[in-house]
Amino acid sequence: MDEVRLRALRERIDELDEALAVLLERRAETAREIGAAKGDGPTYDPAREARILRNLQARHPDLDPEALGAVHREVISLCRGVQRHLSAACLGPEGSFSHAAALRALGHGTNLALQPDLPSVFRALEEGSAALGVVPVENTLEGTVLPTLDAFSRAAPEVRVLRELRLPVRHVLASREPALDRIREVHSHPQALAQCRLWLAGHLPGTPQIPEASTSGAAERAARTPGTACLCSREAAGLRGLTVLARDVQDHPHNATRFWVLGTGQAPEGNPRKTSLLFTVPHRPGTLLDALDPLREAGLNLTLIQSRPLPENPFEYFFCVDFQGPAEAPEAARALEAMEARCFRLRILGSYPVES
Ligand SMILES: O=C(O)C(=O)C[C@]1(C(=O)O)C=C[C@@H](O)C=C1
Repeated sequence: MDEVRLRALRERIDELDEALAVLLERRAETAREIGAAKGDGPTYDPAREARILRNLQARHPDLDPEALGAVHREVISLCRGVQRHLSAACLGPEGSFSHAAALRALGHGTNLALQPDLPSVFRALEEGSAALGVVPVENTLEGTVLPTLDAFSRAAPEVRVLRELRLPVRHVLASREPALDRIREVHSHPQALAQCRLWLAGHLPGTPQIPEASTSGAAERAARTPGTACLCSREAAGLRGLTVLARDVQDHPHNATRFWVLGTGQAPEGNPRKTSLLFTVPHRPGTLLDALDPLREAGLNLTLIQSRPLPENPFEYFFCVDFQGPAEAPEAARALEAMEARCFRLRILGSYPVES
């Protein structure tokens, strides 16, 4: 080893780190000035953030785009935190997939308020104890996360979607027990139990599967209960000192969940690429088809359609539809106007940028 050369190179690294920190200070100060110039305007502008990341990744192809994205998301998170102290609510406890999605979307400069269930995330937004919320919407194996749509249908009208992101979901089976033959019960969120159905049938046939409010809550339970295993992320297992008995136990390697970042403020402008609607129609033959027809006529591509029961009107339903493209585009705006006239109630949940 060339000690002299190594020392010189490390001195250069120290200088570069110092220069980076000086630049960070200047960036944070500029972001603070932007915050003052925006006044009451929204602090969080996901479309602007996505543009910054895309441009940097395109201009610096020699740097791994995933790693550059991860570093720069934290840079922006730090600058956002200087503008305004933002807090965001998501399903906890620590190590849930919602927690991972919130960190990926908003970075460590945001104060994350971990909630016991999904309705509490919406309540935190409505009461103003959190400026933002992060909720799961759809999983590639199990489809729509129904409690999110149900909570959204009851939420105050100012709650809207600001952004969507996709997170790969990889489950481990973890326990304080050292081996699979000691497992008497498997605990997890119902979505996680369903995403690992085949693996569980093959490796733990007949073992009772117990639903929990979250995967990380299941990890907490497994840490204090002998004979119990949980399905959760590797991080959630590590945080509780659990032994990973099997990894990648989801029934498909490409298991992923899309999450929404929610807010109550004015939706920031940008280049939205998806619009989400919630609507109810009169309970008569053909009304659903009539309501959707303007979307077909406008040539809009639907990416989700989901019906959910209306508990107050037995056996009647509300519907949730996503289409590609912004609500403000002239053909979409015309279609939405025609659709509204055919619905009892039509609510635009958001028109927002989607992570590619
Ligand atoms: O450009 C803005 O509007 C900013 O507030 C600056 C900034 C950034 O740090 O780059 C911070 C927060 C916003 O979400 C977007 C970008």
